[in-house]
Amino acid sequence: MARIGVLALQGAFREHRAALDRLGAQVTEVRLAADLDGLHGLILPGGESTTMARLMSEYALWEPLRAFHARGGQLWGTCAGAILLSREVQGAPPQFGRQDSLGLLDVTVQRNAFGRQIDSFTTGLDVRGLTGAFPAVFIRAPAFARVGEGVEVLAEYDGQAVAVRQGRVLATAFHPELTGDDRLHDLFLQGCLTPA
Ligand SMILES: NC(=O)CC[C@H](N)C(=O)O
Repeated sequence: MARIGVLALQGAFREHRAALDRLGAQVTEVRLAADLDGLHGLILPGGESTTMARLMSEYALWEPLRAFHARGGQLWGTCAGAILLSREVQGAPPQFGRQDSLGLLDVTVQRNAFGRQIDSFTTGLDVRGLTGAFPAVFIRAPAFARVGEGVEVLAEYDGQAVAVRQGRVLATAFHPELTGDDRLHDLFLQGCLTPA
């Protein structure tokens, strides 16, 4: 059985937890470095990336998360979680300066690439590895504006990459945990149970 953590500092972690529960995974809410012990994979949920980054500093999680990746852990970031995984972040308000990120995914991510909260939308998306359109919920979603050589684009919307994978790191600009369609969670779980 896959043991999966959900970073539970802020944002939509309960919804991810519910999807993983439906699929029969063993789920841990991660707030401290020690919570990562023994996990196969970790989901970084959507929410507000600057707030989450601040809490990650307060809980001293930056290095433990990088170490989790280095020792073979699988990571999946959705929306704000995808921003946190990226190498470079654009679109943070100038007063905040450069936005910290984990740098585990060789992309430049553009925050709020599809407009404000009021511009939120759902669309049927073709995602590589899935059969049939996936209902993708975009809420102040980012886009992967630059995609590095080793990064595979799994889905595009309006000419922009919105789902990517690099080795053990998966990132989606949209929110699969809000749809009741658990196929992407299932794909992630399969990856967690397959040795890299
Ligand atoms: N739904 C979301 O996770 C939005 C992300 C948010 N726009 C950010 O930059 O952090």
